[in-house]
Amino acid sequence: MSYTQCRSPGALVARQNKTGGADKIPRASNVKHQASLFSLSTFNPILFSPFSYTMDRSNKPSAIGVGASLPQPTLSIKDNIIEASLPTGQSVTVHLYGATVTSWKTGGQEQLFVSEKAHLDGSKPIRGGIPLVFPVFGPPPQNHATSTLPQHGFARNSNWEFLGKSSSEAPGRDSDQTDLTVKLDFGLSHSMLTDEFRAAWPYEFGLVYSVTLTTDTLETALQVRNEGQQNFDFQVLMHTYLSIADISDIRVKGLESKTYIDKTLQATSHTESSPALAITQETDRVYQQLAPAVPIVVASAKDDQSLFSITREGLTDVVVWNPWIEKAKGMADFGPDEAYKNMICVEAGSVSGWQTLEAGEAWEGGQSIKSRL
Ligand SMILES: O=P(O)(O)OC[C@H]1O[C@@H](O)[C@H](O)[C@@H](O)[C@@H]1O
Repeated sequence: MSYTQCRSPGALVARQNKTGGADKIPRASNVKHQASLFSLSTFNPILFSPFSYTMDRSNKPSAIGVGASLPQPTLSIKDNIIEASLPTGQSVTVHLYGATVTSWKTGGQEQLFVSEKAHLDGSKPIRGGIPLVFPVFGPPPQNHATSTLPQHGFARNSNWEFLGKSSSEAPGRDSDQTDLTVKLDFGLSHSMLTDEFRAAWPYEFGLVYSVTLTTDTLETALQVRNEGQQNFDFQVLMHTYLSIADISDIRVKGLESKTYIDKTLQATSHTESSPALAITQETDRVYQQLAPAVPIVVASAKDDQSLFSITREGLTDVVVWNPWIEKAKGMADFGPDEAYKNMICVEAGSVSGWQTLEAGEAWEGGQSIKSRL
């Protein structure tokens, strides 16, 4: 294991340390922690302890560490954009604005769709990649604690801080090889919000968002902590724009017999009849009560080969969204117009009801996307 502390942990982490490990995870997300998949940085005593500074690799005796001679992941930080690459070539890019993952490359190919007209200057949420939806999904309901927030909340349009990177060596698929992974952690807390957002949602919270790149997966996991005295409700969604060659050539599998709310049909409830959903028109559906470990698969219509396979932890809803022709034209930051053919959003979340966190409680959930390449 190697750890690099890139900046001093801020108030967010200091407060988390105060409440320590005694927090309970609420029932709604009572997931077992799988250290290899969704181990969050706040649960990592090394990364956030004062001792992390003494573990800087440059001070490490060269004789220590079995992986010392292996090529290590690389990290670059420039203009509030963090990019990490594995020695095997895979890379991930995250903008601190929204902690939005804006690129994931495997096999030399981009796996995420980002609109050519996306605003990358922090003036609007980024149209593409993986914007993070929190604490409300869609237009906020009236007479609710979120009602004066913008659509999809504030996480995707706030400036996050980079908490640091950690990397680990795991046994590879071939017994004589070692796979490296790199995990990037980002934090957002109440005090970091704009005055406007702080007034609209006055709760003391701490978010830690972890983006983990492995040789064949991208994993994103969010931990939400209530660091104040008042309960709060939230929804969360990882609004993943997957890049595809042609919308007519894909099918979405794993949804059959599931109930969904169709937002294009006045939010009416339906049951999915198709084992392999073709997208042939504007599609905006919230599939509910999905078993997180059962993958949602985006497969090729030609040969049924899996292009993407998405499993989740603690996230039982999945939104399937494609704006199609007219909606795409109507979005100023979507382009070119025809690009709706090159994307499908498969969004893992918890959006059907609300997660409630009492003082001192924490919740976590995440997704793991496996790409064909
Ligand atoms: O334009 P926004 O705010 O990024 O939202 C895009 C889409 O996000 C999806 O998650 C919603 O289900 C859609 O209703 C919405 O249109």
